Amino acid sequence: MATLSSYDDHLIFTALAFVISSLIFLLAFKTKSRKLNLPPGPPGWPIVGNLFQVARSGKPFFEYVNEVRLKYGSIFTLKMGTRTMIILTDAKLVHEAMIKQGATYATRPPENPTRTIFSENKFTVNAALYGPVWKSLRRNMVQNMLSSTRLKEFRAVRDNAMDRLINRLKAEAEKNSGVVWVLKDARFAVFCILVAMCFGLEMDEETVERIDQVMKNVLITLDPRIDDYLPILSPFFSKQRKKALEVRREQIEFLAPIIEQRRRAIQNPGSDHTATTFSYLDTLFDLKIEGKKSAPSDAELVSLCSEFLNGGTDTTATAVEWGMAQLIANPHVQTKLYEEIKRTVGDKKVDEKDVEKMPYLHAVVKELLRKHPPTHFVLTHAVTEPTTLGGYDIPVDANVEVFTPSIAEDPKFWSNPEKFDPDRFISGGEEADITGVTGVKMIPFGAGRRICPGLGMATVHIHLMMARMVQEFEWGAYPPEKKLDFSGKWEFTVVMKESLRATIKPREETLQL
Ligand code: HEM
Repeated sequence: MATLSSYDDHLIFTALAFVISSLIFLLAFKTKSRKLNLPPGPPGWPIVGNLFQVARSGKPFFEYVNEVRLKYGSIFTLKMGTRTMIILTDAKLVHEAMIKQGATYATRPPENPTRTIFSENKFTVNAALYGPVWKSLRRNMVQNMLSSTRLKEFRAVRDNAMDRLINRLKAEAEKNSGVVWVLKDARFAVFCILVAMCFGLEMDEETVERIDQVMKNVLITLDPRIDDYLPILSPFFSKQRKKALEVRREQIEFLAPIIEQRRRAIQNPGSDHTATTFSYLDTLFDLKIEGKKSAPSDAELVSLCSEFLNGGTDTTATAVEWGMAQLIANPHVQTKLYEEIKRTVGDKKVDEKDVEKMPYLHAVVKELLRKHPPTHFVLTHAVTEPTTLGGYDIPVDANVEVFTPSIAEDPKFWSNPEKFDPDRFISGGEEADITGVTGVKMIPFGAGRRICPGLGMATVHIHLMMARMVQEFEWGAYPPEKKLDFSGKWEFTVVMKESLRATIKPREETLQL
């Protein structure tokens, strides 16, 4: 969910809608709410529900929710125009819903028209309804790309991207008196890995950057609009709809030739010297989907590839940004991590086998995912049939949202929850199953049937990036005396409000690359 403050511009339309249809709505609303026992929530206005309150708070949606939670507790309702959002903020209820009643909560709500365009009518893992299409797509992604065996095959791709990351940081620091932008560099490194895994073609940095630009345009177009909540206003947004179709056309026109290049390369082995041995696309060309006669179309392939690239880029880079910020704010943690790296690998550069032998690194990454879950909400869920939770009705047309920070900072589970303290997982004796199966305490990747299938790959990327970055450089604040601000803002994920700039000093000139 993005910030809604930009919707202020559109309040005029909302007012118009209010006048036109309040009578109809009031009748419909009264009949409906008499039947349902929805969780309580802040009283809203006819038609627009709580939209005005959210917009006028001037706060990002995640901050607004955090405030409402203090008054309404572990489960509450926000009426966002025609949508009913039921928000869960408490571990027990989330476990009950996502794990115990997992199959019931495993589907997705109807999408807005823009999202439907980009998901090619819900033909992606994240958007598909719980059913045969989702099962086929998810099974394919997990078994053929994200299993631990498959992941190992892409080790060289990761090594290459890590070397590029270090070189980019060095070059940037040389140009800018030792100062670097963490998010941008981490983002590019992970994007290079995903592009290579997705298309199986070696590409120069310029092409990768162009793909990135296309993806960013898509993400911007997907930002929620007021007519997503009040479809009655959609006639006022025909320009935006046209723009969305244009961006979709550009996305297909740009990616279809790359897809075609890979198709030709595997049909004529040896014909393309840029082709690598295996890619996500190879698993999709002839994919059999239950209930579907033909293999995925080009447009569907574009949607599936875009999902693969988008799912793991901003999320992972965001985690690295927060992680590096915490290492800067807590120099003793950085020193301890550096000592573990040196003890484990000596003078050679860290690789992912070494990473497996570093408990402190694992604790640092787990702690950063607890303190700074990159998304704050899991993707929106919906129930497959009407059910109840915490004594309230959960209807099939409700958007079920899980707010994760309140769980990961719940003093019932964590000692000094606001403190960044990786040692809690070592000497502190605290534990957490991040899949939530044995109990929900921190779920940065969601929980249950729709849990992020990229969990394993994402943690490998975060471990590796942070280990290499700390091994090569000593990290400090910029300007040096600056106290870092740990507040966040929404930008596809929850990133640092003030994007992290850091000073880096090479540790030792003698590292054997
Ligand atoms: C730190 C990195 C990442 C974080 C924090 C993250 C977080 C999440 C979250 C919270 C969800 C929603 C789960 C739910 O609906 O209950 C999700 C779903 C998903 N993620 Fe990730 N993710 C990350 C990396 C990745 C990577 C690397 C990939 C794959 C390339 C990926 C692919 C997906 C897909 C396909 C889904 C939809 C799953 C479904 O609906 O069945 N993610 N992720």
